[in-house]
Amino acid sequence: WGFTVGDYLAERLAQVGIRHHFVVPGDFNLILLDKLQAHPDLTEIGCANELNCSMAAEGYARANGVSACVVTFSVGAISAFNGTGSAYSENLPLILISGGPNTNDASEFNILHHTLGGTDYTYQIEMAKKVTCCAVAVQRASEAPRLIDRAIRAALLAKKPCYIEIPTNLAGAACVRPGPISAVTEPVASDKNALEAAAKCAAEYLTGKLKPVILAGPKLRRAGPDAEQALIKLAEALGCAVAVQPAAKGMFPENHKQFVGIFWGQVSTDAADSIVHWADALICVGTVFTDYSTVGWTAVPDIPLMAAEMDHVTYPGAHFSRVRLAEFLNLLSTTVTFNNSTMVEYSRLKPDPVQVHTASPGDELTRKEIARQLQNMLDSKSSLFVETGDSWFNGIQLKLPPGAQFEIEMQWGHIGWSIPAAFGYTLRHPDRRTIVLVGDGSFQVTAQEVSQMVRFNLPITILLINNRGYTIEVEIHDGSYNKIKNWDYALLVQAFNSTDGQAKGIKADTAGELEEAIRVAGTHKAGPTLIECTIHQDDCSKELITWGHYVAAANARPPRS
Ligand SMILES: C/C(NCc1cnc(C)nc1N)=C(/S)[C@H](O)COP(=O)(O)OP(=O)(O)O
Ligand SMILES: [Mg+2]
Repeated sequence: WGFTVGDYLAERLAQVGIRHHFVVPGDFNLILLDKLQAHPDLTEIGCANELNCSMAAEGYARANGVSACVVTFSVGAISAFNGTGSAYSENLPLILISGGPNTNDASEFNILHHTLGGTDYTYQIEMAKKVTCCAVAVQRASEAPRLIDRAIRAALLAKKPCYIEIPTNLAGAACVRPGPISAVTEPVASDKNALEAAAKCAAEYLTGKLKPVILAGPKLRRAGPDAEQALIKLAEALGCAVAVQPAAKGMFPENHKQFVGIFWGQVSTDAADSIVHWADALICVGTVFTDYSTVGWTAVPDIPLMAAEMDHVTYPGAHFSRVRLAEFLNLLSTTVTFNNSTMVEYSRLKPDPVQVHTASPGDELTRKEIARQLQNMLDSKSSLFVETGDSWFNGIQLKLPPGAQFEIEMQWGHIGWSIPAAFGYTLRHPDRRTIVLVGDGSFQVTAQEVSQMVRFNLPITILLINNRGYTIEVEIHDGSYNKIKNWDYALLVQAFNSTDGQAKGIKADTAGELEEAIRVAGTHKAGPTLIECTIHQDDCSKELITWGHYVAAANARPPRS
């Protein structure tokens, strides 16, 4: 039994470090799935549907750096485009693989099931081109190695998803064996001249400045763990204040003495916004200024920025290509002059610690009490997923202890992402204690994936905030559409057990019940624990209300005449 196209793909996936691939079977991909499953280093992870499959792969890529999602043609791939879009906007190399029609069908003008009913089957790859950095469709086995290597390398370099289409009758076709994987994985080093010139330009940018601040954004982590380490080195060489954007929470240690909070305009934490607006030089590292991260464009820094990205650096008057972030930050840390004026200022602005009220056990549960108890759960092994909704605001306000990880999907913002993404992430990090903070509306989008947590015995703790509907939307603009049918969420997850599962579903209506439920979750290792926290539908964070007003105003800007 010879080496095939499917074996080639399996070997490349394993060689780039993938150990689990997420799948939903369909008759266009069954032979391919056999080949992937046959690889000793790959474990097949079935999902309940292709949206969840692609979101689980998105979460896996957060933990592993790269992931694979394998679906069937058209009916599968079109759902998976949503999680692929998430990976694109969140800068994650997700390898989307779709089975495809038999190579004879197009030329024979055959009409096939699952398709739009025409005989042109290129519509899928045309769509895929829009949500990936490289999309290839293998038409002959002989071209499979070149196309597969090209797509995977493009994804790894760009930190964007790629698309590979394998016709159902080619997965098992004979194929040559792959060459060294370094040809696919070797990163592009900085151009020496550009690197030196960029560092020199930084010195000019900082000359004469009295109040430099560093602002870290979500692309910092996507540039690699060495970039996060290099930023700490630069920060300590400069001695300046370091603020982070909300989507970058956790990418700079919050216990570091130079951390000044989350810069998020009127809903910033600590004194981040006063310090960032006081700066006369802003070193932006992997930052992304969007309508949501600038609170409806009301919190855009108003001084000329220096922006260091994954592979280039831009100044008010210059641009340097092919400068890798970690190398640039490390070089800068050896050339900058110490200037801690913004830390001196921060020490005068730093807010006093807030006294958090502890509810009595019999008190009705509130958002504040949930946040207080969640804060006490966090430790160095915690990985906290915060879902789109008031969970964003509750999560951002938490203090991360050293080693705690924080995951948010603030660019794509697809409600329901956190359940499959936390599932995918935890498969890769079974050593971490994964906690999901998710609203009732979001949970209803992807609840099925809790059954995969049951299937793979993952002790994920889900704090479901039941405030009876889409509260974030209520705060932006209310209407009948923000109401949803209530479920018995605690009972639902028990249904996923059938006769052989270990999910626990616990209702918590009071502070004492939450305390007890968290204790149970902490000792329950054989499966997920969902704690359904009932709070009043108007009990939301003031940050959400403030933010909602500004975002609604930004949405309402009149069309240009
Ligand atoms: C409907 C929608 N956003 C619009 C939306 C609609 N569809 C998708 C896929 N993603 C989206 N963000 C959002 S944020 C809901 O308020 C979420 O409700 P829930 O999970 O219950 O959280 P809150 O109650 O805290 O808002
Ligand atoms: Mg809700």
